[in-house]
Amino acid sequence: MLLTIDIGNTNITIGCYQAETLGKRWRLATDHERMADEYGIQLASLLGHGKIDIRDIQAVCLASVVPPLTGRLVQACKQYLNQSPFIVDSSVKTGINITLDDPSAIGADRLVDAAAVQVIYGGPACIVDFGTATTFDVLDNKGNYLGGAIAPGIGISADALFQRTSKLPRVDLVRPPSVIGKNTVHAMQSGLLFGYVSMVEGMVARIQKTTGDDLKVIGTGGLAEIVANETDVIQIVAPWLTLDGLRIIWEMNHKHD
Ligand SMILES: Nc1ncnc2c1ncn2[C@@H]1O[C@H](COP(=O)(O)OP(=O)(O)O)[C@@H](O)[C@H]1O
Ligand SMILES: CC(C)(COP(=O)(O)O)[C@@H](O)C(=O)NCCC(=O)O
Ligand SMILES: [K+]
Repeated sequence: MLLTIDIGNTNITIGCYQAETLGKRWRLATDHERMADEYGIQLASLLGHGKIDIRDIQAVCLASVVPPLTGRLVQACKQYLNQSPFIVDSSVKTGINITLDDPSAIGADRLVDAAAVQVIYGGPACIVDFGTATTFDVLDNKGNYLGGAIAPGIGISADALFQRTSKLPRVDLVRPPSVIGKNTVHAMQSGLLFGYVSMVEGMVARIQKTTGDDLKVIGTGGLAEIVANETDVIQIVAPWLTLDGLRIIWEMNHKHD
């Protein structure tokens, strides 16, 4: 069994793979206060709750965009699961050619998403990952990662609207009855949700125009569903794309060992 761990800025997502099949998966809060022992206990108890014997875990593959937590999770895996995680960065085999100014600066999650899409769907493609930030990643049909865009995420936008104004409340990110809000809450929900959907439609159109390709558009990340429900621009929602990518990259780097 392979354990995959994706450390994002808001959530740590974890999945257990038996061959290519994703079984149990969990989402934890990314907590900068929590120490290696606390993460270790949490991992062990999640596995126990999922009736997974720690001895059945043969490997751990990990990607992180939160450097202060990487070492703690590595320590947790070593001490509580007896596994030294394989850490994905731009130096490992991914099947992707990163054509950036500095390939080592790419967010590991973006690289993992690209590797997953290359294998599962093939390029040319645009991946939109709706996490803390919303990232756009562009792949051509030869496995080249061309680059992309980083926008403030939906949650960040909602927080900023609430925090930087006196009279605006915190609102739930749900679909309002109309794009034309009749009250403050509905008006904010309209601006957040429909404004965001329009941003994504506009960005994909711009990217498509720049590449000249007919791109497959794949949505992932915690908030992908809520955007995809409002637009046809997201053709495929793949909620566990990053975990699939971690499995794929692990196999690429260990199959012939
Ligand atoms: N099951 C879920 N359904 C809907 N939204 C979720 C779910 N889990 C997390 N979210 C939201 O998705 C966002 C985090 O998405 P995620 O892709 O995990 O981000 P990151 O990779 O930056 O940590 C948060 O705003 C969180 O509230
Ligand atoms: C853009 C990101 C903040 C997205 O992180 P997330 O929303 O998944 O937590 C992360 O991929 C990152 O820190 N990237 C490094 C810079 C880059 O990718 O160019
Ligand atoms: K992510």
